[in-house]
Amino acid sequence: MIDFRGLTKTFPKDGRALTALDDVTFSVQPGDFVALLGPSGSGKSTLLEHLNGLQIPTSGRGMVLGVEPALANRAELIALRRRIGFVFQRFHLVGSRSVLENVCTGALGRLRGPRLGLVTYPRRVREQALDCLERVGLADRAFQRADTLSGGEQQRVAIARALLQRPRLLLADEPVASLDPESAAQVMTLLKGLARTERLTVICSLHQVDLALSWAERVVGLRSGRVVLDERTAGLTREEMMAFYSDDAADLGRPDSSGHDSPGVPS
Ligand SMILES: Nc1ncnc2c1ncn2[C@@H]1O[C@H](COP(=O)(O)OP(=O)(O)OP(=O)(O)O)[C@@H](O)[C@H]1O
Repeated sequence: MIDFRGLTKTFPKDGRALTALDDVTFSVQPGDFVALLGPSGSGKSTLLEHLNGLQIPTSGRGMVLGVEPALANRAELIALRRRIGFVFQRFHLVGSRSVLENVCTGALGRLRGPRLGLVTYPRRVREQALDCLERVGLADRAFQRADTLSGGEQQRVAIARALLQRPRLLLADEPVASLDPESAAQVMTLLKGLARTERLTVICSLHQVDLALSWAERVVGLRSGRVVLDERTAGLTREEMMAFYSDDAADLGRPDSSGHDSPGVPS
């Protein structure tokens, strides 16, 4: 499903190279539910962006769903992105549009031309969108304005929109960071349930150790762009996870002898 070998990404910064990902090697099997943990700036978003070809590595190789994004042509990249759902911290819904229309936008990748208004979507797409809303428990809100829903509900709408793509891989970039604990638990429960029932592979970046331990099957920990932890959650204690965030853990991984700036400021 995913196989990254020695992936490194640098960004130019003040005339030097800032290493956002440093020799990252990891693979993910179909159906895995992986939590990506790490301090602010440790490279979580950059790693997720490499998974759908939004970023291309500076060196190393990465295969995603049988495609190497760095070598893919435009058509192959578009086809790859259609098979990958992406959920963001800030939902990215159009607040003035109905919940159902927001979900319908998940089909734009396979429709020709722009759409504005629910009736401009084919009936089949509207029915599929309603079905996706049912799967996230919000079918009764279909015709409400999206901005009248709570944050947790809006995130569930965003997940329904991603489901309409019929993805094989769902990437979630801090999907519960702006939610209260109860809504966060609901969203994580939903993601976990979908991973099981839809046989979806989920990679979810998180800041909360407890959420990762409760919902993920595996934790990949990043620090300064390096993978310093990769374990099944069943074999991990909360203390071990917290130690990953503590100052003592700052020395984990290889020392940076590259002369590059290292990001990764504990938040
Ligand atoms: N497009 C870019 N151009 C330049 N630098 C970037 C770019 N994207 C990320 N970076 C830098 O790469 C490093 C890793 O950033 P990234 O957003 O991946 O971290 P993160 O772990 O997701 O952080 P957070 O938890 O705060 O979202 C940071 O130092 C960031 O400033």
